[in-house]
Amino acid sequence: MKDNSQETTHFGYKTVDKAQKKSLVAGVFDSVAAKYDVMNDVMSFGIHRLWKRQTLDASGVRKGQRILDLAGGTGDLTAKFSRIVGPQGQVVLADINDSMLKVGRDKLRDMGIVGNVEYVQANAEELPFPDDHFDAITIAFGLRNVTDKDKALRSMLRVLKPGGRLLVLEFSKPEHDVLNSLYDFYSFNVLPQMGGLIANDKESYQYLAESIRMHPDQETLKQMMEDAGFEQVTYQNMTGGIVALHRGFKF
Ligand SMILES: C[S@@+](CC[C@H](N)C(=O)[O-])C[C@H]1O[C@@H](n2cnc3c(N)ncnc32)[C@H](O)[C@@H]1O
Repeated sequence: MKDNSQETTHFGYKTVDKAQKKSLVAGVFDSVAAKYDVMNDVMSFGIHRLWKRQTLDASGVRKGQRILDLAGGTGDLTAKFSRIVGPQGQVVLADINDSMLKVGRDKLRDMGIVGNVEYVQANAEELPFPDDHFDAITIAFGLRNVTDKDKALRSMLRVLKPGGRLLVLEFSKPEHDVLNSLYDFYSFNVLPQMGGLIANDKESYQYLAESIRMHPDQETLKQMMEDAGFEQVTYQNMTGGIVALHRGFKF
């Protein structure tokens, strides 16, 4: 029998051709872009702001540095980094999706964030930046959607300066069974309904729940980062492991 596993991947719980996933993910984010920020606040009860704050604290970013906010979407982290790096620094908000980038660009301009932010449409798997270019890279709730995660991690390593760090903020595996069951109920029963009511898009939020379950757990992602060449990889669980922040260095 022919082994098709090299050509297929997951889109939520569905098995699809690798070539198809990119456009399926694009469809999700084209559809949710306009309501993305409000959905984030509602779905997470505002807690995503704390997760992002912790990411910022772990980034060690300083004035004058060059930062890549990869899969940066509507730019929450970019906005914060822009203020920290100041006029001598630079933040690149890169995302594969034009609709998300547009919402991010408009939001940040309305906030008066201009001058040190650049917007780049790019696939995490093939970053269009020179080697050894960024002091830090963040990818928040983005890696899950990437087709070839190993390739993306290697691409991030390449564009990171020696001494630089990568922070991966992503949904992960809750540490306790009770939390896991509650979270399952919420994800598969409440979340898609909310998506239907607020964003008029139940399916995209069903994908969100499924894609979270299919994403590698804490230890697997740590190993993937090490295999890609990152060193001193550690992670910290947040909200009982619903989310984990992985950090790795390039030396
Ligand atoms: C859930 S949003 C996260 C946005 C933002 N980082 C945040 O935390 O609010 C995921 C983002 O990943 C982007 N994305 C998906 N696949 C990507 C890829 N291969 N390369 C770059 N960005 C990608 C999507 O377009 C979307 O904007």
